[in-house]
Formats: sequence, C-alpha cells, structure tokens
Amino acid sequence: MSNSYGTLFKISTFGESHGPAIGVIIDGCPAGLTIDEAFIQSELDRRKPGQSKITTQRKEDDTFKILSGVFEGVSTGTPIAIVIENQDQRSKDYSHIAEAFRPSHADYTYQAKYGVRDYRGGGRSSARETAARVAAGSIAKMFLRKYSVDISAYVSQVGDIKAPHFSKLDLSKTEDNIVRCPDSDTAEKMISLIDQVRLDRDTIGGVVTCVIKNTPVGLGEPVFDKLHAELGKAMLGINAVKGFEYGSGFEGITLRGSQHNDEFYNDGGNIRTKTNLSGGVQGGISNGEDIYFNVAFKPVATIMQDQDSVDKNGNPVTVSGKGRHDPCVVPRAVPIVEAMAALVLTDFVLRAKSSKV
Ligand SMILES: Cc1cc2nc3c(=O)[nH]c(=O)nc-3n(C[C@H](O)[C@H](O)[C@H](O)COP(=O)(O)O)c2cc1C
Ligand SMILES: C=C(O[C@@H]1CC(C(=O)O)=C[C@@H](OP(=O)(O)O)[C@H]1O)C(=O)O
Repeated sequence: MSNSYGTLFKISTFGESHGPAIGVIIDGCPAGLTIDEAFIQSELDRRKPGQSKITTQRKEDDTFKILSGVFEGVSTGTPIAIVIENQDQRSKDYSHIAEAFRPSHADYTYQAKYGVRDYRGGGRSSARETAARVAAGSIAKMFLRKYSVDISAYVSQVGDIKAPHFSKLDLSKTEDNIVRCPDSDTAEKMISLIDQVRLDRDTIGGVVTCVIKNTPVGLGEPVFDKLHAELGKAMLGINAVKGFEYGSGFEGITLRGSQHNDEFYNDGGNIRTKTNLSGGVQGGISNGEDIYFNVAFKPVATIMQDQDSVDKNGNPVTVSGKGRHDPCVVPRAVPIVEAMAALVLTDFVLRAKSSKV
C-alpha cells in the first residue's frame, strides 16, 4: 500500500480515524527553515472537525506534537515527524458496517482489495488522514514564504449556489464566515443550504477554487510530471474529489484559438501575458501568471437515510448512516486543497534547483 507523496519533499502519513493517533513524516525538508508551530496549529484548526454547525460534530482539538527534525525552532534537515492524537472516536456508530458496505464510501473496495478492514470511522479511508497532510502542508507553506508564493483557496460553489469569479472577490475575507466563501451574501445562502440539507438527513457537494500568486517561472516538467498534472493528481487524491480543472478548463472548449490564446507583452523586462486562460501553466511549466484551478467534491456517502446494500457475503441489507458526519465537506476542504498545492509547489521548487547549471 502506498502511503507516501512527493519526490524531494516527501511525506508519508500514518494512522486510522479511530486508532490512537494519526500523523506524518516529512522527509526532505531543507535544514534551516524556521518552524512556526502556531501557524501549524492555525492551519489544523481551519480543517478540524466540530468547528461549526455545518461540519461533523466530532470534537477533535487536533493539537500536535513534533517528535523529530526540529531543534530550537529550526528544521535540521532530518525527517520531521508530527503526531496528532485522536480523542473523540465513537466507534459504536460503526458496528453496523463491520460486515456491510455503505454505498459510495470506501468500505466495499477496501474489503475486496485487502480482505481486512478497520471499519471504525472508515479507518484509513477516513478524511481524518487529511489532518496529517495539512500539518505537512503548513511546513511547505513556510518554505514557500521565502519565494513569496501565496496560495488561497475558498468555497466557490455549494450545490447550485455559486460565488462571483475570483477576480471580483477579496480573498482576504475567506475566513470571515464558516463556509469559507469570501462573498458574504453568497456565503449566507450556502450556509442556509447546507443547514437545510443536514436537516433533510442528506449531503451536498461543492467546489473549492484555489488561486496561487507569485509562482516563480519554471516550475514543472515538460513531460509526465507537468505542473498541472501533479496538481491534478494531488487534488484528485483528496477524499470525495470528483473533478479537477485548471485555467479555462471545460469552458475553454467553446472558444476559438484567437480568443483563447494569451498574448505576450514585455512588462519592463518581465515577460507577461495579457490574459491568463492558460491558468499560469504552459507546456507543464509555470509562466509566472496566477495559477488557478477548481476542485469538485461530491455529496459525501454517509447519509442518515435507509439505503440498499449488501454484506460481505453478498446478502442484501439496509444501511443507514449513524453518528457524526459532514453534510458538505467543502468548508473543511479549503485548507486541505491549499496544503496539497503547497506540497506540490515545494517539491517542484526543490526539483527546479537542479534543472540548470
Ligand atoms: C474534509 C472531508 C470530510 C469528510 N467527511 C465525511 C463524512 O463525514 N462522512 C462521509 O461519509 N464521508 C466523508 N468524507 C468523504 C470520504 O472520506 C470519502 O468519500 C471516502 O473516503 C471514499 O472516497 P471517495 O469518495 O474519494 O471515493 C469527507 C471528505 C473530506 C475531504
Ligand atoms: C474525523 C474527521 O472527519 C471524519 C471524516 C469521515 C469520513 O468518512 O471521511 C467521517 C466522520 O468520522 P467519525 O464518524 O469518526 O466522526 C468525520 O467526522 C476529521 O476530518 O478529522
């Protein structure tokens, strides 16, 4: 089973949702980076469960401990191990799926592949694992500060309620409300919709948009490990993600080349483009313009309603969700998307250092 991500800035995560702890080992963080523990905690707080009425009510503080790789507040170049203890498991909520499969969760496929499954809270398939990625991503963000790279994600859609285009938004307002949409009118509508869906004992999907500013020119590879391909892989590896598009994305197909091309100009010695339908990446390599992409999340599987399923012997059963679940995951997915983007960019910054004499 692969539990790792990255080429030079590598992470391995460990732990199950209802086990004693989860965590991450970061291998390849350069020495000499100041590690801001308050910032790690603030990133974990943005993702943690139980943070508002529109998220799962599982109460985890997600306080962490650094076990290695940091001395007197500075990275030492050795593996950084971070552990987060689980405190509010309620495994009895899962006894009904010890043998049965929730429709559209990971229960059936995991059981079919491994023949053994920690069914408590979804075990390894739970999005609780993403806390470990957010911890690692916060260190990647600290590294990227040296390059002034700025990564901002926000909720741009819940169900059919959409925020205005990001060029019309003030992304510094994303944290002003519990749904993490910087437009307050749209945010209110999104919150009411999620609340209604929750009362209906159902779930709903949404979109997280991410905008990355000040990316250095030259990140990404011209073949295979293209920057957008690695971003896509990182995003599609987040639980419940169903779609990824960058730049003009699927809407670009309706344009002509004459409308879609980003014409170049010389901006006082810097080569820039007048428009940016490329989304900051051309030929797999960053061109210095803003990188932007959308990540679509499904309405998650666990609903508080009866559904047809089977048990592991193929007998028909009725399964209904129990316990504490997210009616819509996008508010908590915002820091996860940012963390995965930071991991990809950090890896490519380190790789770029060896691309020229
Ligand atoms: C932040 C976040 C929270 C989630 N919370 C839940 C949840 O409470 N209940 C649930 O059934 N799925 C939840 N999921 C989704 C499942 O983890 C995911 O659907 C499952 O692992 C199966 O994977 P797949 O949907 O990618 O196929 C969450 C996902 C994210 C990103
Ligand atoms: C615990 C977290 O989210 C969990 C993700 C999740 C799932 O199926 O992915 C199901 C729920 O698990 P539980 O029933 O154990 O509360 C969520 O609460 C977390 O994000 O830290």
